[in-house]
Formats: sequence, structure tokens, C-alpha cells
Amino acid sequence: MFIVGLTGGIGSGKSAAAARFRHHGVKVVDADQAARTVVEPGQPALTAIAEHFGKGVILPQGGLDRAALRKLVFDNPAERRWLEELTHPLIRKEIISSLKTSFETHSAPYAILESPLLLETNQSELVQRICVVDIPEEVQLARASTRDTSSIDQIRKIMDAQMPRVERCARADDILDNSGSLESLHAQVDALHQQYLQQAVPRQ
Ligand SMILES: CC(C)(COP(=O)(O)OP(=O)(O)OC[C@H]1O[C@@H](n2cnc3c(N)ncnc32)[C@H](O)[C@@H]1O)[C@@H](O)C(=O)NCCC(=O)NCCS
Ligand SMILES: Nc1ncnc2c1ncn2[C@@H]1O[C@H](COP(=O)(O)OP(=O)(O)OP(=O)(O)O)[C@@H](O)[C@H]1O
Repeated sequence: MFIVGLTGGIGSGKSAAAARFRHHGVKVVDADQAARTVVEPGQPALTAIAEHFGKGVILPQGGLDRAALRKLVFDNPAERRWLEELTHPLIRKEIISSLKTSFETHSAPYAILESPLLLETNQSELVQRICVVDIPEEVQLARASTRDTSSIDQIRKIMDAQMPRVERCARADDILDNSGSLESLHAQVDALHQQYLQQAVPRQ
């Protein structure tokens, strides 16, 4: 299985890049989606979160109040680590299961694992190649806060919980520069897709 890890900080453009890979028929497994699945109502992790953080993080309908939990964990690194210790092993299992399904049901020669914490966790062991979506921090802050309901201050706290830009780029096999237009990002993805098709061909 040839799997490319697609990573980058919050608001860097991973989803935008992933959409372009999907346009080429590549299956994308999304770690943020896996993170949502493991805390759905009825899942043991949601019960554990409610017990630890209290009823204030549960919505009236029984689902997770993500905005409330986001505030709690990014204001308090110890609480964030508690949540990660609970969820990251479950997220990893969910990712592995989705990757297996995608190779069983999809004929594309490679798959993408899109994850904001690919390099911060052992998820990087699941991929053969690392592709980083890179933008300057001020652009990242502007794009993420325009899109999210989070304040600049909260986005900054989330960025502080992630790998520094220089370190992330140093770990990359390939870099997508998303400081320009979406058209420019698409052109770079199109070129990488051709490269990955070549790399995914099993050697004789
Ligand atoms: C705190 C939670 C409930 C906030 O949910 P919310 O819907 O507001 O955000 P969402 O999950 O869409 O994440 C948005 C972005 O925040 C960043 N982020 C999320 N969790 C983390 C974390 N533990 N460390 C650093 N950055 C993170 C990522 O860039 C992510 O793309 C949620 O992010 C969560 O459960 N995080 C812990 C699990 C995790 O680490 N997920 C990241 C994917 S492995
Ligand atoms: N090249 C671009 N030019 C202008 N806006 C962009 C560009 N690329 C992405 N955006 C916008 O920036 C925001 C963040 O992009 P995107 O959602 O793809 O990032 P992400 O890395 O997936 O973020 P997250 O980690 O929070 O899920 C979105 O509103 C998106 O439409």
C-alpha cells in the first residue's frame, strides 16, 4: 500500500489540497473525521470525556460540544494531553481501518492520509511519504480565523500546540506552497499526483 501523509498546521490548506487529490480519483482518509467518529454518541470515549470534563462539554442532544472542549483543552496543555491520550490510539485504529477499506474498495494506486498531527503522533509510521502544505504563519492565522468561529488568540494557541513550521518543513519529502492562489495550489497538486503515480508503481 502506497500512502502519502498530507499534513500542515491549522488553516494551511490541507482540505483544499485533499480536494484536488480527490478530483484525480485518489481516496483521502481524514484524521479529523476519524477524530469525530471516535467521540460520537454511544462511543466509550464520549462517556470518558463527560466524566472527566463534566456535563458542560455535552450538548442537550447528547453529542460533544466541540467548541466548549476546544476552549478547555487549548487553554490548558495538561487537559489537552489527557484528551490526546484518550483519543489518539482510537483515532489511529479508525485511520487504519479506513485505509484498509479504501484499498479494498478503491482501485487508485495510492491513498492520502490527511492529518494535522501526522508528525506529532505515530501516524507518520503509516505513510511512505510526507507532503507538507506550507504557508507563512501570518497567512495561516488570517485564513484560519476567517474560516473558524475561533478568535485569533485561540488559533494562536492551537498553532502553539502544533509542530513549528521550520521543523515540519524539515521533515517533508514534498512541500506544497499554499501562500498563493488556489489555482497555484492545484497546479502543484497535479504535478505531485503524477509523481505519486510513478512512485506507487511496485518495483519489478
Ligand atoms: C478539541 C476538539 C474537540 C475541538 O473540535 P473542533 O471541531 O473545534 O476542531 P477540529 O476537531 O475540527 O480540529 C480543528 C483543527 O484543530 C487542530 N487540532 C485539533 N486537535 C489538536 C491537538 N490535539 N493538538 C493540536 N492541534 C489540534 C487541527 O489543526 C485541526 O485540524 C477536537 O479538535 C479534538 O477532539 N481534538 C483531540 C483529538 C485530536 O488530536 N485531533 C486531531 C486529529 S488527530
Ligand atoms: N490558496 C488559497 N487562497 C485563499 N484561501 C485559501 C487558499 N487555500 C485555502 N484557503 C482557505 O483557507 C481556509 C483554510 O483552508 P483549509 O480548510 O483547506 O485548511 P486546513 O489545513 O484543512 O485546515 P484545518 O487544519 O483547520 O482543517 C479555508 O477557508 C480555505 O477556503
